Amino acid sequence: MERGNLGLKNCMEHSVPVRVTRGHRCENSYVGKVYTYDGLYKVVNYWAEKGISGFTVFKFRLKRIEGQPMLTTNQVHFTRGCIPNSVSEIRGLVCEDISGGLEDIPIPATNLVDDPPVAPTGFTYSRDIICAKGIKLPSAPTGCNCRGSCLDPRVCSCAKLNGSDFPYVHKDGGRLIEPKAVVFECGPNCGCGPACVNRTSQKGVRYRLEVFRTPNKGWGVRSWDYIPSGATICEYTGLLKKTDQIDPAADNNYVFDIDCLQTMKGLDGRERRLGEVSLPGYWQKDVEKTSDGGPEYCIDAVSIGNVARFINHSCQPNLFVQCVLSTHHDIGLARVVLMAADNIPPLQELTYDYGYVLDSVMDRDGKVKQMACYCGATDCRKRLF
Ligand SMILES: C[S@@+](CC[C@H](N)C(=O)[O-])C[C@H]1O[C@@H](n2cnc3c(N)ncnc32)[C@H](O)[C@@H]1O
Repeated sequence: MERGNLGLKNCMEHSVPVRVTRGHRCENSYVGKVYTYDGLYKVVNYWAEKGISGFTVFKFRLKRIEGQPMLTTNQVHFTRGCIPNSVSEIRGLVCEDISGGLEDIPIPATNLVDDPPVAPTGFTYSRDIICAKGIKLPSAPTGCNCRGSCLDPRVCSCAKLNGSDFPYVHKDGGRLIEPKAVVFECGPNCGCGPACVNRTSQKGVRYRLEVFRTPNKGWGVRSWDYIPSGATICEYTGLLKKTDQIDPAADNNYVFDIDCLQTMKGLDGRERRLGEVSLPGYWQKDVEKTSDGGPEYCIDAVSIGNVARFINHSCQPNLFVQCVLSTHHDIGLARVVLMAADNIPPLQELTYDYGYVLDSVMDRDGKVKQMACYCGATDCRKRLF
């Protein structure tokens, strides 16, 4: 015996458990497979057999060690059996497309929870941010001089803003290499076209998303497609407002504070989303002078928004929030984009960490408000706020 076979035999003889990873064929993955970690197994037995080509092969029997979380392999098999091929196959369909044709890919809504099943209502779908009365976005900065697609980071001025390289790789239509304090994308004054990789977050929804009714969190969002880590899911759109325009007594569950500066500095009890980041000089001043007054602007998706308004919180999320600048360079008004923190198998609920500081939400009388968290994560904080 040698290599893997010898390793397994040694594991059996010394009672060392082995980690099992399984591969599943998957057309949407660029390697043609999705791999899932199955947990720790004990090698219980081995024997030698004649293989199909006439060589001796060693076979091993492995037994899964008890008390581990549910098999992700089961989940993959389950999802493969459940993904519908057409609208008519969707169980519990209550709306064929919540975007009303505004997204390139329809976003159906399903409800297998309520009786009679209801559809999500009470909002108008918008792919883009809409400025509330009195709010004007700053004008667009000078763009890069590239043509077609930005390719050479030594030449592209937008790549230079990102630390001398493009933040995305071309794979799978653009994947963010790593979370950044802020991503500078190409904008209206750039010479490149809409297919440029440095416009990845501007391309709209690219996965088959579904809004589905959850048993205890209202609506949630999942994808029928495998989503690779670093992929853009969607922007958080809605009405761009000043935070002081939000009525604290209105119980609005759809407000996203644009807190890019605060998270960079770790203000307001916000954890820094990222480690030390180097910022262009003119911003360093902005970050330094930002005190703990809280974010100045927010996105209110209660009456106008996109699919992002249905994405729930989790204490162990599979998405992260990325601040993006494309049409202007004012960090206080940055675009908020949700991206995959991990490779996400089909039908796993998409979630991000809402990032509330516990006991930070008050009602009109200054009393602390609390909300229970039902994310189900093993290390759940038990409260959203
Ligand atoms: C932006 S909305 C998300 C979509 C919402 N579930 C719906 O039905 O429209 C935020 C609200 O969803 C609910 N929610 C989100 N994540 C939750 C969680 N982990 N546990 C309990 N409720 C959650 C809370 O009511 C929260 O205020």
